[in-house]
Amino acid sequence: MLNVPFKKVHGSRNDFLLIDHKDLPSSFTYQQKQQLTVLLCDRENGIGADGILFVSVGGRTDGVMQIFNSDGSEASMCGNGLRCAGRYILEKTGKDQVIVETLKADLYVKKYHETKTDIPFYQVEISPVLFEPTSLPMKSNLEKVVNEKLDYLSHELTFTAVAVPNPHLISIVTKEILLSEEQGRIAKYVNGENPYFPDGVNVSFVYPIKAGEVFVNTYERGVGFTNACGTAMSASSLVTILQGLHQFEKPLVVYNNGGYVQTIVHNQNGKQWIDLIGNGTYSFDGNVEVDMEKALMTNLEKTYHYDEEELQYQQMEKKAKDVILSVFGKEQI
Ligand SMILES: N[C@@H](CCC[C@H](N)C(=O)O)C(=O)O
Repeated sequence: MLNVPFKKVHGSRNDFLLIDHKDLPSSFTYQQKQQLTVLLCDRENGIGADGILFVSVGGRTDGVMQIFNSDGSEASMCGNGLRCAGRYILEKTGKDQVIVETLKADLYVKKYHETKTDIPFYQVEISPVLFEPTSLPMKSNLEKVVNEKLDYLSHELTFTAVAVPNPHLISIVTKEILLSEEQGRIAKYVNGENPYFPDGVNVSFVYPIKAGEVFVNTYERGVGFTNACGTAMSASSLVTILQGLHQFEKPLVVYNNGGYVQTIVHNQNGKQWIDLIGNGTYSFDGNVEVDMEKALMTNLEKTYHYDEEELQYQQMEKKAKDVILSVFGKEQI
């Protein structure tokens, strides 16, 4: 039996189990991490989560974050997860700012002093930003796919493909599209067997609410529709600017089904990157016993230390739901 201590965490209700590498046997393999993720993330028979963040404190930088989607696939980055993993590393090291190693980039995380709420907010770096279709990967004859029609997906919508560095396909849409089944149809096609996106792709639909505010709905590769996706909201902010609906270096509020975040897209010396600012909330501490051979979990224990934090988050979430209700006539898309 493997004893696994974990924390349940979320960023905009994109929820994860955070497991410290030090609590796993040193012989724990990559394949075992995949199996553990599928078993524990199952919302019916497991604990339930969008993925697992395997975190280490220390090493070449201040810490390491490895992200597995709920289907067991590894992703190169996770923006909402990095705020939670970054918080954990900040607290363990006692530093004000840390550098976290992710699969393809070392990224900074720092505590953000949000004046309107006591909820712990974190600012994380989303970078690099890559437009070459090969970086997603995506099959295309174009040098960049920016606001292009892709007839194999839709005769009506235009799309931008960008890796940050995990892959995103983004479309700015009308309210009608955002309330329709079109999103699922397109997202499922590019995440199934298809000739264009061999590794699948995160797909986002962006609705500009008013100057300085957008709503983003994302179907995540390896998961399905989630409440929010941090890298998707960051990439969508950049796309919003590229379509002339916002400006570089200016805060943008991004609403999602689990709350809201703020982004600032930078464009300096030919390089673009995004600051993603939002909650990194701890929900509870847990412990579970796992039989890896039989793929069984037992003796799940949960300890709730963070009730105050959760209550404050619910208030923030309520504000987002009120906005979504006023725009779309329902609290959730
Ligand atoms: N939810 C994450 C992204 C997680 C990885 C993604 N599903 C992928 O496979 O690229 C975020 O907040 O960025």
